[in-house]
Amino acid sequence: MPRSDADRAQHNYIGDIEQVARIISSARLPSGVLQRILQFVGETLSAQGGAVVLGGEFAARFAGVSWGTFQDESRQLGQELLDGVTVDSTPTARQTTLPRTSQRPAIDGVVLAAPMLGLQQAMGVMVLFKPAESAMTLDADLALLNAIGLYLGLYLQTTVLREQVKALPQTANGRQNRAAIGYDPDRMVGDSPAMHAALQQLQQAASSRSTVLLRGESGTGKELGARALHKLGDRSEQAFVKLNCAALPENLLESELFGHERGAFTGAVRMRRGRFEIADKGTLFLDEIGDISLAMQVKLLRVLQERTFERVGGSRPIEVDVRIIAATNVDLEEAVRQGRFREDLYYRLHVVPIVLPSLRERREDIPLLVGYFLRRFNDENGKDLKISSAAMDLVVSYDWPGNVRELENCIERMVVMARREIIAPEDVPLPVNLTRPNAMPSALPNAMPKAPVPAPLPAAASLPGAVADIERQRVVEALQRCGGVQTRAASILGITPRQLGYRLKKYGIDPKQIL
Ligand SMILES: Nc1ncnc2c1ncn2[C@@H]1O[C@H](COP(=O)(O)OP(=O)(O)OP(=O)(O)O)[C@@H](O)[C@H]1O
Repeated sequence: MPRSDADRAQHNYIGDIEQVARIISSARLPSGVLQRILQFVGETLSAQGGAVVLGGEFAARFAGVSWGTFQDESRQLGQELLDGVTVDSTPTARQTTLPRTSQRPAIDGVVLAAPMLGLQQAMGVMVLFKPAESAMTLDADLALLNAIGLYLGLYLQTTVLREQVKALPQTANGRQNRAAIGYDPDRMVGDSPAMHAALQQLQQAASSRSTVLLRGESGTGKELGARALHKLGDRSEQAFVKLNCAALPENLLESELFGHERGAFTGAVRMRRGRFEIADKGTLFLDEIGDISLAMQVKLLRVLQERTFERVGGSRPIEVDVRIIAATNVDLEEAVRQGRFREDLYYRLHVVPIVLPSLRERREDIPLLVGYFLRRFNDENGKDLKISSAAMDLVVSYDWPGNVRELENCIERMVVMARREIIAPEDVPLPVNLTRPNAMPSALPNAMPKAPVPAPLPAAASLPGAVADIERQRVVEALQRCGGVQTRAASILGITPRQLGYRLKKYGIDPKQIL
């Protein structure tokens, strides 16, 4: 029921909060909750329009809602205020004029906006438009709107968490893999179809003894995948032994793998067991397997075929029961073609290949990973930072050539260096400027160079021309990402709306034409 401002001056706002709680507990769908609460608060505060506008990942998960006579106008105001309000994380009230249309004159009024805050980040904004003459009890109105915004943020956050728990795959022994909740260094975070497919393959492979070859770009979580395979399988109580094959010269690698007898070489003063023996009954993880020499490949092939070997300098065959997991980011098929990798070893390793997707192939997981790392580094640093939706947009649109490792490092740096509670786009220490175009070609999953390889320059491209092309392209992309809302596009690009306006003019871009 609409109430007069005089009524509301006397009003006990606790009753309103209680009403909001009742709506939340009685409705089934988030869109219904948002709509009913918006209408309730709009009527209570005698507003004439209102909207809930969501940002970042939440814009993809939940539909915004609007209410009242000035719904479109409120939505527009919400879009404009979204970044400011979520970055500052404080409610705001300001005079505004709704521009004249063919149906009505210009209307003066006040727009009230409050942030909706989740656990780790701002999710969106709730705005109300009130005609100017009824803005008497502005502070109290704003306080109520703010409380309801906080309430709604927590409600939406709970909804997201509930969906994530439901979507988590079952492990081999029936327990739920609570991969996205809390912090555990061995958890594989990811809710995307690509990640679900990989997790499912890991779970299936875990229960067998077959050799698994984990493939994927650097930093995609191959070692994490190897640990998951071990933990989920029936060897989980036994040893998990890891060896990075690329880190050692050939002779050392051999004695690391197979051990050595006393006196086998200078300095071998004692017998030493190798990783194969240490991993007996358990799992041996051979990382960077694509980098071993042809001579080592022969030796490894023999153990994989016969399950026996001799220590360096020894002659007694040693038999082991080891489950092999190997990993590489080398294009092994190409290496076989070029004679750098033995075909017979390739087939021995390539029994169950599992590809870990790059972050570019599962951008929808980035917010989840950011939340996960933010929680971890907040805990480690005794902080409670949140990330604004504009900053999240920036992180999501970056290309992450170093995949999860690079993202993890970025969030750690961000938390350590942060100077304010809510992270804004300019606080995100991206390794390079966002305006960089997608630097990595979408490489084959198994053919990843360690560092991005620069694309060849078109012969005629002058440097200023190339820079202008890139700038134009990034402006268009940013506008497309935010539905043409220029303030948000400017924020994603890390420039002011005025600077964006200048570039639109310079490149003749019409935001309406590119949507
Ligand atoms: N899905 C994920 N969820 C959470 N953390 C992850 C995930 N994937 C990778 N990480 C983290 O990213 C970092 C790199 O992962 P990992 O070492 O497993 O990658 P890798 O593919 O083995 O890399 P490389 O090929 O360079 O050896 C680790 O700190 C790991 O914990």
